[in-house]
Amino acid sequence: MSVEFELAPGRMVGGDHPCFVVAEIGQNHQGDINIAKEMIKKAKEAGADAAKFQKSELTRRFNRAALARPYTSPNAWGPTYGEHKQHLEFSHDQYKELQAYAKQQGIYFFASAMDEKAADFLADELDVPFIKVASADANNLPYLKHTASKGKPMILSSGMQSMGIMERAVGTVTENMPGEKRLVVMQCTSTYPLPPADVHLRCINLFKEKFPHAIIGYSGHESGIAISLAAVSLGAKVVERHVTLDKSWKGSDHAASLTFDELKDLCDNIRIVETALGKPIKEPRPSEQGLFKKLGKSVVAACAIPAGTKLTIDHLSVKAAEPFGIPPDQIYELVGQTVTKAIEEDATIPKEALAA
Ligand SMILES: CC(=O)N[C@H](C=O)[C@@H](O)[C@H](O)[C@H](O)COP(=O)(O)O
Ligand SMILES: C=C(OP(=O)(O)O)C(=O)O
Repeated sequence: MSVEFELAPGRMVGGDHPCFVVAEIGQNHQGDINIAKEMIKKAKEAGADAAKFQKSELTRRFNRAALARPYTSPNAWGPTYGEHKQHLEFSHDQYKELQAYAKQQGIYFFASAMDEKAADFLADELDVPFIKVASADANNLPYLKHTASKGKPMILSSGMQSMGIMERAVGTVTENMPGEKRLVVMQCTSTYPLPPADVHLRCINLFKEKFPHAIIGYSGHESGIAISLAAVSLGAKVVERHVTLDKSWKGSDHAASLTFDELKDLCDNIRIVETALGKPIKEPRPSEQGLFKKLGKSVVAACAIPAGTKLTIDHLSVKAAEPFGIPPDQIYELVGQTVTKAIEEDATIPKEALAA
């Protein structure tokens, strides 16, 4: 029995439940709350289940020297990394406003907690339905302990980490999460944009084996939707992709993000893939009947067969025939039977003309 649990109120994930699609707005809002709101609205319209942000308490997440580091990238929103990150960071009140807006739009709202203080804010003040651990915190054992102890479901990403670290991370979360262990482990490679050769979707199977009590998902940074669809066909039950209003905008993540049209394409195609995965039962399907009647093969007379003939294999041939007759998988059972009436060359062998 595959794992399933309620990730957000009223939304089960895992098992046979639909894949949970996360629109990662991240910091693609350019620090503008109106852009963020527009993105939440578009995520809902595209069919995503949740809109996601990244919450940091910058002096808890970075040390002073990291904040003071000059950031000379064309994607910089300030001369130092701290000023750059500050520009992209929404205040607690803005988070509350965004959460209320998402609720009004009818889409789940959450964020990755980039440090313990951010986890406190998200869990204790915003009461988000679950917490995302970004890849950079998958080896942060004190943070994992702290965050797991909140008792909320967790989504744990795995970019930049080894299997050994992921085993420790999952162990730490499981030990410290009170009650039901509601954990999603995401295959992820933290390269933007992510070349196909670095995706390693087979880690989804590896994670399924190693973490049988977790749900497995995929957090992608590639271009296009093909790889994410393949992840779903391998069993990813949560898929997260960055989204953007414009891939050419300033910012480290825009180029590796999906437009909202692409997100809609992804959501629509995930539903198609899920339906197509079906069940591991091989049998003729009712929808195949028409074609089977038209092109399926039957046993016919290879030559004119007089009444009273005891059939040999040489009397028999296989063709798509009118009327439809005995299926060719039964041809050898006809050998040795006697025909009770004459059959014309090329005619379907009628069942009622046979005597054992
Ligand atoms: C690993 C990780 O946290 N990755 C995040 C999620 O995918 C990214 O969105 C980074 O925040 C972003 O790429 C950083 O860009 P800059 O350094 O220009 O603010
Ligand atoms: C960095 C993040 O995600 P991932 O590690 O899954 O790319 C995040 O959620 O902030």
